[in-house]
Amino acid sequence: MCSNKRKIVLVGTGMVGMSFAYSALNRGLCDILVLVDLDKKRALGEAMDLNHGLAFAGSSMKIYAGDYSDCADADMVVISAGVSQKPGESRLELLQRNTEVFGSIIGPVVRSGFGGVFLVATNPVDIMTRVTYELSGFNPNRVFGTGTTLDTARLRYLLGEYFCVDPRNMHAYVMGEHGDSEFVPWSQAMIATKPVTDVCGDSGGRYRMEEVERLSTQVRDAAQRIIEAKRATYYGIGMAMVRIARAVLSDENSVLTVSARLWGEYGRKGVYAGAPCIVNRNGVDRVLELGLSEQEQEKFDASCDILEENYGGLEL
Ligand SMILES: NC(=O)C1=CN([C@@H]2O[C@H](COP(=O)(O)OP(=O)(O)OC[C@H]3O[C@@H](n4cnc5c(N)ncnc54)[C@H](O)[C@@H]3O)[C@@H](O)[C@H]2O)C=CC1
Ligand SMILES: CC(=O)C(=O)O
Repeated sequence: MCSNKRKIVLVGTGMVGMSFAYSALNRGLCDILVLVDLDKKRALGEAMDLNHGLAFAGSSMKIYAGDYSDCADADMVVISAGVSQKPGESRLELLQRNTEVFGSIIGPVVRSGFGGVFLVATNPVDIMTRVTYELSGFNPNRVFGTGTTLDTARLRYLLGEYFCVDPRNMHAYVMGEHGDSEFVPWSQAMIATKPVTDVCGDSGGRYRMEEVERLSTQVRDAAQRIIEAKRATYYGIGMAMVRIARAVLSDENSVLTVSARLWGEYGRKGVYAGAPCIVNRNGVDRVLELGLSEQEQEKFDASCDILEENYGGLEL
């Protein structure tokens, strides 16, 4: 870390960024939080508003609206700037517009002398993370995205409801694109250490795999349902971002399904996709290779192919 004060620069103070900031303040995530946005007045107003909550927060935090020079001694730059989906629009449809947005962000961050970890949330997050990696020239371990962390949390919530088990004791992952081609490797889903397939098989018909498998469709469609209902999703991702940032700042070696650059894992090279990773102060320390079934590997490949094709069509 750059100093003993944990410093985060947040770029993009819209709904996602400010949900992250609000959750960060409540969790005492860092010592210094700098807000940067194209709309400087908005960043100023958000900083004022958050500062008025400091008297009620559990720990102190210096919060102010700043600029890219503030990245010089930051531990993390968290990016949630750019456009979001309208009802019926896919995440991939945001790619060109958000690549242009990142063209004005990554250069100034790097030129500040930033030497920390990039965490990207902007959609389509896997490709925007790869764009950040390419534009920054950073070590790929230090550039990663929120990936399928939120989808995994949604899955665990639904599984917890179905089996009446605390979601924190549900061990199951969503992998691949944070988007329509994501999938759940059910062979790797457990309640405590018992496979979900066995729990269903031993339940005398009370729990059924067909019903469990349908939950992955609900996870995949959750964002569209929320966007139709309230125009945007932000609390869940804000909390997921804080969870990931904590794993970095506290050097936790936590397993999180972030978007990481694969380099041979799951037979893929170069693509950024959601997979369980060990996250610590270096960013993504390593990608965990689960024993996927043949069918699951095919789903992972199909998802990575979509990410590759879309990245290949970009002009950086
Ligand atoms: N990774 C995930 O799981 C999720 C990702 N998202 C994504 O997060 C992104 C942000 O969503 P919202 O906060 O709802 O959007 P928003 O429209 O509320 O906020 C976007 C912010 O970015 C700022 N901005 C735009 N261009 C900029 C630039 N060049 N430099 C600095 N700031 C700039 C805007 O001024 C605005 O404040 C979207 O791409 C959305 O799809 C949203 C939910 C979940
Ligand atoms: C918008 C989005 O990516 C999500 O809520 O999953």
